[in-house]
Amino acid sequence: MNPLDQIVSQACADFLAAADAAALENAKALYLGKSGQITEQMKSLGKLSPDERKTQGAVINAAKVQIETALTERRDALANAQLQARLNAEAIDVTLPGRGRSVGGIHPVMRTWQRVEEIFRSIGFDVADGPEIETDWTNFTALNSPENHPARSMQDTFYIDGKDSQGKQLLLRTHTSPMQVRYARMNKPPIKVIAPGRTYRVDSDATHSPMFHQVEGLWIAEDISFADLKGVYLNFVKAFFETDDLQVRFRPSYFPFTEPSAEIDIAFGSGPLKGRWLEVSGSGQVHPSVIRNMGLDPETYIGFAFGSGLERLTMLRYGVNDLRLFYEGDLRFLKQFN
Ligand SMILES: Cc1ccc(OCc2nc(C(=O)N[C@H]3CCS(=O)(=O)C3)cs2)cc1
Repeated sequence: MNPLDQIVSQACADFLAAADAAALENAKALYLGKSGQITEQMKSLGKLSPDERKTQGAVINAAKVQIETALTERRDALANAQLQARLNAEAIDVTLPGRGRSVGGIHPVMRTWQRVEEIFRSIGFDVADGPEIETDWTNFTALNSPENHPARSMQDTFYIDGKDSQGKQLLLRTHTSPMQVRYARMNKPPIKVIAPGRTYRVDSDATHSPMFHQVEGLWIAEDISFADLKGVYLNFVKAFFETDDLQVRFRPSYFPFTEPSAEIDIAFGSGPLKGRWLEVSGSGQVHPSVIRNMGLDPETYIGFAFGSGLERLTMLRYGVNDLRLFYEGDLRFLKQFN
């Protein structure tokens, strides 16, 4: 075999042996690169006579074309092999059954929140909103809580390292009352409003979570009494628990922001909780100091307020016995409410 045929044969063998594009480029350089064997053959033409140079040049060129053809074929073969490998790896079996995407649901506490709003809107109450980061004035002082009240301690309240533009201490609201104070200061009487929302207290066990939800109600006009409170709250719990077979009672209590104050208990006439008095809310006639802090004259305006925990109402409605289940994100629990 002559030297050129030997080079072509060796080049074809090297290209076939190249396992990938990089190896093929290295093999190409051995023949067609600056110091490749074909390039060297071309350089040797300079020593020949014009006639020999013409003849030998054609022979070398023919060998070069053969090598370039073999190189292109190998390049295409490697590219096709790479594409086929990718297609196999990414192949989708369209005959497989579809994977249904589960739909979201409304969280049980949010269901209660929405239901409470719907019931109170239906009897003419407005719904307030407001900031979760509050000042100690709107959260405590405006509500007649004395400076030394235990609820103000850092054992009970999440304080924020900072003050508002008027130098008041910032904190995470411990109840939704501040929304009511803000609402009353921005709206003329009669004030007939509920304030649902997140609240924060330093507490955590089976019936307490650091972040929980409350709904407070407030009705202030020139002649609103405790009897109105009983009528409104009885109407609410019958609608919320979807039964008329329940009773409500007031039990004397104390809150700084109401006087007189009372806990509100309910008792079902049937079902698993039959006959047990269950505390569901605090309430009372709004304290005159609070009415004054809302910018109203307590000699003219009077009314009631109440406050209920939304988790508490949800636990009673659905028979949930551990509040932490609401916030662990376990779909086995949450899917039951979809
Ligand atoms: C301006 C204003 C005036 C008075 C107000 O009184 C709201 C009230 N709340 C309660 C009460 O007992 N609330 C707790 C019950 C369970 S809970 O979720 O921990 C909150 C009683 S009276 C609110 C706003």
